[in-house]
Order: sequence, then structure tokens, then C-alpha cells
Amino acid sequence: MSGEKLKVAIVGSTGYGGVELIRFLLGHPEVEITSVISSSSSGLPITDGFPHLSEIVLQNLEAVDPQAIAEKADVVFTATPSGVSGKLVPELLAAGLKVIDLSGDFRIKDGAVYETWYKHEAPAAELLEQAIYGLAELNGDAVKGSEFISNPGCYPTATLLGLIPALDAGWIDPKSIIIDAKSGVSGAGRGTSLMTHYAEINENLKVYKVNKHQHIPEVEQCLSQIAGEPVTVTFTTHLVPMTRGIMTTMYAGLIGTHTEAELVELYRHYYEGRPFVRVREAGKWPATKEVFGSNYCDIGFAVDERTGRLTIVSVIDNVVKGAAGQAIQNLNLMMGWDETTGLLLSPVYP
Ligand SMILES: NC(=O)C1=CN([C@@H]2O[C@H](COP(=O)(O)OP(=O)(O)OC[C@H]3O[C@@H](n4cnc5c(N)ncnc54)[C@H](OP(=O)(O)O)[C@@H]3O)[C@@H](O)[C@H]2O)C=CC1
Ligand SMILES: CC(=O)N[C@@H](CCC(=O)OP(=O)(O)O)C(=O)O
Repeated sequence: MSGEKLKVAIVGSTGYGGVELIRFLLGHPEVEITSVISSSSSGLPITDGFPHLSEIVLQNLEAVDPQAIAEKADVVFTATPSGVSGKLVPELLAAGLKVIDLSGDFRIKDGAVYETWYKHEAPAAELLEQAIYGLAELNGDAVKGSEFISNPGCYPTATLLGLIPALDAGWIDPKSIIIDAKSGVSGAGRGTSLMTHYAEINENLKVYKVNKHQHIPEVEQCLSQIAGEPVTVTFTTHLVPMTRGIMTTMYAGLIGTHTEAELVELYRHYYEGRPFVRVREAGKWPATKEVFGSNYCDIGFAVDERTGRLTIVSVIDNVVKGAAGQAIQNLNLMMGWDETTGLLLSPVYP
């Protein structure tokens, strides 16, 4: 590979987020993957766990050693669990690396709020302050030229992209927001558990973490900034027997009278120049399969004149726009490249 390419490393490359980073970065024209890193399998070929990468990724997994990573790479993605990232990222930053972290550890600006929901000790306040919340469509300008990105959560990405334009315009009542969210099982990572065991989730639909989900404060933090007042939401998550995909169905009371055509215009205007958000025509609903394997977020809505409520539906692929794809979108913005570089894959269909 050319020596002019940006050198990147991936910690957590044996997880679903990490291996999806590898898939997209292999096709990225400006990037070279210098290290794939694992805390449990260093020295082994990555193809032991992921035979689909045979003859494609030739490197062996390397140990987690911030200095050694910094000697080979300029940027590191940490696709590591919450609690792990919080301890590792400060060492990677101290070693001089730019960091894009996929975990929830640096998204919540108030450490006490983080500790309430995540049940871990919060990272140092100055690091929480330094981390740029990388919802690219909202904070793209702040991401440009930054050195440390906290990539948004999967559910918050779908939720926030669906709600922000209407909230920002003052067209919905911030006190009325209800979010009904559903995810495929890859959202829970590669580790096995009874929750995602085939016999437990196949032909089943489960509700979980009701009023306790760790993404609630992330959604509320961002919506509060947009609304200019504290916003609380009802946010309920469900596990669906599919591999990838998130659908969030959101309900809010409309302020004033707005037609579906006006909403389409509002959303298309808000996301003008943001290539990964696709707003459906009035009356057309997106489905998870229509974004599968891609970095798109598709949004549709309907106005219920009878109840005065707006229904918004937003879909993403949790592993792409909800994790690895958005992380690469942030890398592109960070480096001053076109934000679509390496990401313009069509969804896999059917
Ligand atoms: N899956 C998804 O849809 C999304 C995931 N995320 C977030 O991205 C992160 C990764 O998620 P995902 O890939 O699904 O999770 P996985 O459980 O699939 O992978 C986690 C990875 O972290 C590595 N790891 C575990 N402990 C350590 C440690 N102490 N030091 C270094 N590496 C460690 C594991 O590999 P090894 O044991 O080999 O080191 C593994 O590769 C998480 O924070 C998750 O919340 C965010 C949005 C969506
Ligand atoms: C289906 C499923 O289990 N999804 C996970 C998403 C976890 C995640 O992405 O965690 P952080 O963003 O907080 O790091 C969950 O609901 O907890």
C-alpha cells in the first residue's frame, strides 16, 4: 500500500463493530489498516475467528499496547465495551493518537449522569469536555480538525436524526416525545447471552431495559441542546429476531398545523448536503432492509390530524450508520476528506 495513506489501527477488531470497520476501511482509498488489535487473541490470525476475511486480511492480531499502536498508526478506532474505552482512550490520546471511540463512555458530558446510567466510574471531566459528539449531520463542523471523537450510540443515531429537524423548528412539543425502538441482535455485540441465544430470540420479540436504557441520557442531552430546555423522553427498546437493523418509531404532539408535505420539505432542507439521510415522500415508510449494510438513515412520517400527533419512523443499520460507518464518516470529516469517502455502498438487497 502507498506510504501516503493514513495509517489506522482498530482496537476491538474481533467484535462486530471492529470487523465492520475492517470491511469498510479495506475499501477506503485514503486509509491503510496498520494493526488489528485484540486483548484476548493477540498473535493469532484474525481469520481464526473470521474466516470470511481469509486471503483479505493477512495481519495477525496484536496486543493492546498504546505506545506500539502509536508507532504504527496516526488514528485509532476503539470498538471496545463501555468501561474498557474509558480507561484505554486516555492512554491512546497520551500516546499522541487521534481517537474515534465507538463506546458510550465519552458521550455524556456530565460524569454523574454517566455513572447513574452506565454504572461505571466516569472518565475525567476534561476528557468528557474534549470529546466531540460525532453525530456527523449535527456536529460535522466540530468534527472537522478535531482529534477525539465520541461516536454516537446506535439507537440515539436513528432517534436523533428522526427528531432533530422537527424539534429544532419548534414544530413538536418537547414534553411529548415517545420513542419505540427495535434492534437486531448484532446490536448486543458478538458475545453470547441468553438474551440473544437463537432459541430464545428466534420467533420472539422482547422488550428490555424499560426506562433504564443507557441511551436515554444521550438522547435527552442532545434534544435538550436543540430545544434549549431540559427534555425527557419515554424510550423503550425491543430485541427483534433479525441480524442487523434498527427501527425507531417516534411520536410527538404537533405545535401548530403542519402537513406531511411541509414536513418532507423541512427535513429535506435540514439535511441538504448531508448525503446519508434520505427523507421519504409523504406517506412512504422506510424499512430496515432498505439500509442493510449501508451508512444511510431513512426517515418517513405521518401527521395524524385526529390526535394532533406526528409519527416519525427512522431506520439505520446499527453496525454501519449506528457504529462503524458513522465512525468512518467522522474520520473523513476529521481529515477534511469528502464525508462519503469509502462509504458509498448501496444497501444489500434483498
Ligand atoms: N454492535 C453495535 O451495533 C454497536 C456497538 N456499539 C459500541 O461499540 C463497541 C463495540 O461493540 P461490538 O463490536 O458490538 O461489541 P463486541 O462485543 O462484538 O466486541 C467488543 C470488542 O472489544 C474487545 N475487548 C473486550 N475487552 C477488551 C479490553 N479489556 N481491551 C481491549 N479490547 C477489549 C473484544 O475483543 P478481544 O476480547 O479480542 O479483545 C471485542 O473485539 C461497544 O462499546 C458497543 O457498545 C455502538 C453502536 C452500535
Ligand atoms: C440489541 C442490543 O442489546 N443493543 C445494545 C446496544 C449497546 C450499545 O451500543 O452500547 P453503548 O452505545 O452504550 O456503548 C443495548 O441495547 O444495550
